[in-house]
Formats: sequence, C-alpha cells, structure tokens
Amino acid sequence: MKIAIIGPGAIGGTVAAWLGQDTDYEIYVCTRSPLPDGLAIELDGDKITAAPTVHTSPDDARPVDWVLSAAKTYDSANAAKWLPALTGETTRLAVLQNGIEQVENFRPFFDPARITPCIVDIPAERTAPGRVLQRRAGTVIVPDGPDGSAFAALFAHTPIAVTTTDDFASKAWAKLCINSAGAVNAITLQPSGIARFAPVAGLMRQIVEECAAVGRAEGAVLPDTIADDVVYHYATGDREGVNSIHADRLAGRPMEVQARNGVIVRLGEKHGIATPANRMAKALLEASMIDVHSL
Ligand SMILES: NC(=O)C1=CN([C@@H]2O[C@H](COP(=O)(O)OP(=O)(O)OC[C@H]3O[C@@H](n4cnc5c(N)ncnc54)[C@H](OP(=O)(O)O)[C@@H]3O)[C@@H](O)[C@H]2O)C=CC1
Ligand SMILES: CC(C)(CO)C(=O)C(=O)O
Repeated sequence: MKIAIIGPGAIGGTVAAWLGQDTDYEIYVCTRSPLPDGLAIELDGDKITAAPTVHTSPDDARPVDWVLSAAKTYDSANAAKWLPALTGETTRLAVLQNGIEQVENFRPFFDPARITPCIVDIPAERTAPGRVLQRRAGTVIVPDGPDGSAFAALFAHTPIAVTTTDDFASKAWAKLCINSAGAVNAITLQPSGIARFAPVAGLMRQIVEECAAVGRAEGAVLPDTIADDVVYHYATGDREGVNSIHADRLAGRPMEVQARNGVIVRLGEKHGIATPANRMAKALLEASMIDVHSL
C-alpha cells in the first residue's frame, strides 16, 4: 500500500506518522517546506516517530494507492499541483480539511467520484517542522461506501477512530458549528478556555446558532442543543487548546476565514438568513490580515 500525504503540518504530520507505524505501508510526504528530522508526534506524554520518504517537488513523485491532502482550504489549488504525478488509474484522494466543501475544493483537479471527504476532529498543533502536539487521539468521519471503508481500514492500527456515516453533510455542518465558534479564539488570541468567560460563551453561542440555522436550510440535521453543546465543548476541553485558525493567526499565516465563517455568511444570504455574528467574525479576521497602508 502506497500512501502520499500532501502537507505534513499539524494534521498531515500526525496522520503520516500514525500511518507510518505500519511497516507494510510505503509513506510519501509531499512538502513545500523542508522536513529535516522526519516526523515526531506527542500524544498523552508518549512520542511516536516516523521517517517517511519526503518529496519536495512533484517531479520526484510517482502514482500511489491513496493521496491524503491535508493542506489548508486556501491552499487547495496549490496542493492539487501534486496530483498529476501521484495519480494512477486506481488512485483515490482523501481530503482532510475543515469546512463543508472538501469535494468542491478539489473538483477542478480530480475525479470527484474518487474523492473521499474527511471530517477531522484531531486537535493538533505544529510546534516545529515535523513536530506536532496531538492533544487527543481524535476521530475522522467519512461517507459510507467502499472508498470510505477502505480509507477507514488504513487506520486500523492507529488510535485515530475512523468511522463512516450515511449523512456526511449533517456531520460536516456539526463540525462547522464547532469551527465557526473557534473564530473567537483567533480574534481574541485566547485559547479554548476563554469560553469560560460568559460574554465569550454568549458570542460563541450566537455564532453557532447562525451556523446551525444555515446548515438546516442546507438540509443538515442538527440537534437543538448544538450551540450549548459547542460552548460546553470549548469551556470544558483543554483550557490551553489552540485551534487551527488561532494557530494560523499566531503564525502570521492566512486563515481559513472563508471556509469557516465566510461560508455561513454566503449561504445565509442564499437562504435569507441573517448571520451578523459570523459576518462580524469574518470582517474582524479579514481586517487582521490587511496592511492598512494598502487601503
Ligand atoms: N490542526 C488541527 O487541530 C485541525 C485542523 N483541521 C483542518 O485540517 C486542515 C489542515 O490543517 P493543519 O494541519 O492545522 O494545517 P497546517 O498549516 O499545520 O498544515 C498544512 C500543511 O500544508 C502544507 N502545504 C500547503 N500548501 C502545500 C503544497 N502546495 N504542497 C505541499 N504542502 C503544502 C503546509 O506547508 P508549510 O509548512 O509550508 O506551511 C503545511 O505543512 C485544515 O483544513 C484545518 O482546518 C481539522 C481538524 C483539526
Ligand atoms: C476544533 C478542532 C481543534 C477539532 O479538531 C479543529 O477542528 C481545528 O483546530 O481546526
């Protein structure tokens, strides 16, 4: 089994290292930044390491059985530049991204019938190139079907629980409810525990209620308690947890604003649903990336 992982960041690095614990797999990591010392992942005080083959140019890559793309949503088109070299007749692509548009983001570059969208719930932070703090073993959800089952089987030897669902859209919107609220962490530059501060909990609740309303208009089935559930998740989880949009802002990287809050505003407009809290979150995060001298 040959598996290529595009983007060995927090999620790509974690997944590549865990997959690499099965020595029957040939793991290839496709990176744009050097990875001088392989991969080392810390989970629950233990460390696992892996030394996959590292490609820094598509010229070196060859067709594999599975490609896993773990680049950010805004890097999808660049990540896709690896695909022609990695793709053979039976190659399948798994897209490990937040948001609800995993297939859409790669549709221009890969046969959508062979794309497996993944909902990743693995809190992980990159601490240095190839170094990741994985805060929980975590889960991945993929659609029912032969590709979903084959993808899940890849992880059988890992602590990451991969399951399939017959209602992927609802699961993706439920995850977006969690991620939409994470904008508040990126805006305030405060980790998860800031949700214990009542005014922040209230703002997160409003962001999630808007997200859930738009998701339901799109056909998602979401529990009535989802806003309270999400706030509880942030308030009672790891107080120091830094979600990925917060990590992006801290590192001065672009942020997945469009995929996480922008999409709620955009689809809210389509359905005539007001989304003022998400609109404000989007504006503030976009403003934080602007050089005022360019205005
Ligand atoms: N971190 C987390 O806890 C979670 C993240 N997610 C989602 O997973 C996705 C990935 O997030 P995360 O791992 O945090 O992001 P990171 O920024 O840590 O990793 C992204 C990686 O993609 C690489 N990359 C970007 N473009 C290319 C390219 N053209 N070729 C090769 N590599 C490329 C980046 O390279 P470079 O090193 O040069 O920047 C980086 O290593 C996002 O959609 C995120 O929302 C989902 C659940 C949890
Ligand atoms: C909320 C969290 C940590 C869950 O895995 C996540 O999706 C992210 O950091 O982007």
